Amino acid sequence: MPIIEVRDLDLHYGKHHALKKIRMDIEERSIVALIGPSGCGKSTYLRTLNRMNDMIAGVTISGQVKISGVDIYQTEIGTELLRRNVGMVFQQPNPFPKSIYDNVAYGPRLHGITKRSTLDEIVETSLKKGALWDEVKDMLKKPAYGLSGGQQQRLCIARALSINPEILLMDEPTSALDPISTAKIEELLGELQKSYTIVIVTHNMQQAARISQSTGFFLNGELVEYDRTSSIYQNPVDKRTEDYISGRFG
Ligand SMILES: Nc1ncnc2c1ncn2[C@@H]1O[C@H](COP(=O)(O)OP(=O)(O)OP(=O)(O)O)[C@@H](O)[C@H]1O
Repeated sequence: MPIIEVRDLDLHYGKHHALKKIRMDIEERSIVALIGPSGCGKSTYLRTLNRMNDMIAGVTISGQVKISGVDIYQTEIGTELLRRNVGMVFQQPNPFPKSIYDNVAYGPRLHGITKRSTLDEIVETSLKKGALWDEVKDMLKKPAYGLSGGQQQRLCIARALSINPEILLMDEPTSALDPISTAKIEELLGELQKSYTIVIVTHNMQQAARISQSTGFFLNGELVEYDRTSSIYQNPVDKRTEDYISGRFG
């Protein structure tokens, strides 16, 4: 069974029809890339997977989003519980104005963990998963703002993983980073995929081709084509996909 099943998903911002009848199955422990020109609905779609659009005034959503078989828009499963299972990383690294340690310990503390040794362990494991431990292990009490942009982004990944989600949503996580930091994060994603399901919005088609197993091409709120990444790039079925990946627009 896919870990995420989306059916007939429609989203309006007021009168603006931003997502149109989206259908997508996402397999567990895979990386799915979402590509398409600016404004086509990629970020909006990503945010429907953890109900982040609910906070925006005037949004209406219909259809189904099931995570591990549970319709997240129909059940009593609170958004807090949902966000515990679905972590998110944004375009701009956004650490809290706290120490490196406290950034990672924040979520676990929120969920009631207070024991120092347990927190220490979670912080270390999460920073290791974020491929940052070796660089920061001797400066855990230093402010997160002192880290480079690429390190801050890996800290945000570690922070997202600290509460043990199954799914990680990433909205253009490397677009604000230099090529070396980007390469580090891409390498990290390959490692994380062994334990997590990752859905990533990217403007960089080479990146999508390098890191993902499946790719969804969005255009004007429609999921035009969704397939194995190799098929999307080598054998697109829809003319619009072909035009986009060959650089004819966007
Ligand atoms: N909070 C909002 N209120 C109203 N309209 C919105 C809001 N957020 C996005 N939109 C509109 O919905 C459409 C889809 O936007 P979205 O940000 O999902 O696209 P995107 O593909 O992620 O774009 P980009 O690649 O530029 O980030 C756009 O027309 C956008 O203007």
